[in-house]
Amino acid sequence: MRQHKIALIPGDGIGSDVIHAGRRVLDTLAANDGGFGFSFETFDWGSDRYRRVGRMMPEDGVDTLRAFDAIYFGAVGDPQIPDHITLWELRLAICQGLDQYANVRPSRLLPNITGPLRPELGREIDWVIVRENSEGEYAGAGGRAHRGLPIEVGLDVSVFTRTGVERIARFACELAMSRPRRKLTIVTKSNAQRHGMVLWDEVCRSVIKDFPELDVDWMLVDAMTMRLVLRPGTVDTVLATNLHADVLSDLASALSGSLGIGATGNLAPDRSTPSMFEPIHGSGFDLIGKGIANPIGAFWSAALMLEHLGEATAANRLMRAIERVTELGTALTPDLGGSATTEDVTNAVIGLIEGQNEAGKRDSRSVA
Ligand SMILES: NC(=O)c1ccc[n+]([C@@H]2O[C@H](COP(=O)([O-])OP(=O)(O)OC[C@H]3O[C@@H](n4cnc5c(N)ncnc54)[C@H](O)[C@@H]3O)[C@@H](O)[C@H]2O)c1
Ligand SMILES: O=C(O)C[C@@H](O)C(=O)O
Ligand SMILES: [K+]
Ligand SMILES: [Mn+2]
Repeated sequence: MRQHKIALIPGDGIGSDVIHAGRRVLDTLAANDGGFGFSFETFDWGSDRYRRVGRMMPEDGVDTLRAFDAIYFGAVGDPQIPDHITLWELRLAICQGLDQYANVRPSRLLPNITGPLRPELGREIDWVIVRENSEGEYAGAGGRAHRGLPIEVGLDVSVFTRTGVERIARFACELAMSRPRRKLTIVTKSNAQRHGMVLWDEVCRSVIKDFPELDVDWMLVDAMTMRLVLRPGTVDTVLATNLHADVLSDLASALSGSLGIGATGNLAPDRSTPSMFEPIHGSGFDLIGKGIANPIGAFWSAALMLEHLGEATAANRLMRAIERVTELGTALTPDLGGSATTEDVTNAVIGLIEGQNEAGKRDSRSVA
């Protein structure tokens, strides 16, 4: 039997709710399949640990994770601790420490979900946003000086390297080529940012030459928000910087119905280190303790993880169960207009997986 060693990092707030739900779903998939199993190890890393011992994770945390096949992550963020501490000491420490440079964020309108767009436009959403996940605006270069004085200064320097841009551009081109439309939109802001973003353009332009079959177009990031809203059907795969893609992917998720649906893989494409899978949302301050967080983003992320682990059949069974739940509409959380709890949705997905027939088991479309 194939064994997958998974590090579970539920983290803070609703991250913890949805990862516990996701684990139940993963256990169900493994039990029903019979061909593979999981060994989970749960880490209590996050804001409660920070309050106890002053660190979000142990000093050797990143090295501990190297022994796993994948990481299933909830969220970070706590109302009492500055957001930059929680983010940099956990999520970014892991993504950057394990060089998970390719962040992949798919969006589709799930069956029967009415997003904010007119129905004929909403139905056209079928995107994958590729987010550069190691440098750019998140390089961490910068500093503060002259604190408290009138001459105080704060700097965050965006860092674009030839190697960093080249590898994410190549990744995005290959991903776009694997999708039926073979279409890539490269997002930039080189009109205003005349150094790093111009290098970004130049390197992307040279990489796309290796993909003559790819249909490539370019957008400035501000106009890209307009295009996602007004002409969603003209977009397929999107390549954008760390910050631009962060913003665009929340928009994409909201346009597909809710921030609770968005899924992501933080991928280390050469597989020398484990990749990490998480819903795109944060710790949901307003939902903490209510038990009504939408777990679909975490489930979809689990499907991306299964696909990455080579369990494409199980990944598809999970996606079909998610789609059936939204189609039936009887177990939707409040963000999708329903009154179900996280647990209700989880039970519904588990029930559908248990009831799936052989045809459902054999389906092998990509889950992105
Ligand atoms: N990758 C991560 O761990 C991650 C991602 C985003 C934000 N954060 C952190 O989370 C904290 C809160 O940030 P925020 O409020 O900007 O973003 P958020 O994603 O936590 O919440 C934004 C809004 O979306 C709603 N929402 C999010 N997930 C939902 C779900 N599963 N079901 C239903 N509704 C959902 C929330 O209720 C809230 O109204 C901050 O500390 C931030 O730094 C972490
Ligand atoms: O920008 C980040 O990395 C935090 C969060 O907004 C995310 O999308 O993971
Ligand atoms: K998250
Ligand atoms: Mn984000």
